[in-house]
Amino acid sequence: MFLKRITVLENEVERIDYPFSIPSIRSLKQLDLTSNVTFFVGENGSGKSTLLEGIADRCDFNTAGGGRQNTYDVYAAESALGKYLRLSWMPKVTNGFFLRAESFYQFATHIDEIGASLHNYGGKSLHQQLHGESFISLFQNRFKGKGIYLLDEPEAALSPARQLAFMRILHDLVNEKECQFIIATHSPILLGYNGAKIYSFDNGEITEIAYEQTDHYQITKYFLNHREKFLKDLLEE
Ligand SMILES: Nc1ncnc2c1ncn2[C@@H]1O[C@H](COP(=O)(O)OP(=O)(O)OP(=O)(O)O)[C@@H](O)[C@H]1O
Repeated sequence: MFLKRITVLENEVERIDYPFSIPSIRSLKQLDLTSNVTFFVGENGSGKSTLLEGIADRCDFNTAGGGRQNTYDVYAAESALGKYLRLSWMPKVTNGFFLRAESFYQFATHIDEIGASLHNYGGKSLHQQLHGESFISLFQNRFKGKGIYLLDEPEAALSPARQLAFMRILHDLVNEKECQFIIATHSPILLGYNGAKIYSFDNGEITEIAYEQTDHYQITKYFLNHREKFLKDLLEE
């Protein structure tokens, strides 16, 4: 782990305008990162991307998505929050990147290339089909190891099978390359990664939440187990 704590600097600016108009951001003083994989969850508009972008800004990553060396044609909006954040590292790393949803179609193509066998996934253990080493070698251009990776809704371009393939990549990078990930997500699959710390941005504050307590888990589980009743209640009232 590299990034251990995010602190919001006290400032003289009135905390009314964006980003402090977002309740979860306004109430944030300090966030401790204690796992190599941290997830940000919460309703649309609860502030996940705003904080992720602020962290990317402080890492000197391109806020349009990318690492330090990346120059993109797309307009990189200045992070409104970045200048109010202090990042505490132990040790400091400069390697890594910020990936926005817009970049994930390209990302999905990579997953397709390396996870082609997933299309035939039919009851066999993923472990047997997917070899972490080949994932890592194919991803070396994007994930260079020993760095911090900030991902905004990676599931946007990934089928459920590819989300599982991505989870395997994540697992190998965390365990073999000492990578740290902070991921904003709505995916009940990705959130299920063992050992991750999940922070909820709901109810106007950023608090730790158990996987099973997230709406993503509860709604998905209820829907899958009671689809007919769920739809009847939802659509026929
Ligand atoms: N540059 C900006 N100026 C003003 N308001 C903004 C700006 N960027 C985002 N917002 C607003 O801040 C709020 C939080 O946005 P943010 O994108 O951080 O939410 P989120 O939790 O990532 O949502 P989602 O799950 O939909 O991606 C939203 O109401 C959004 O419209």
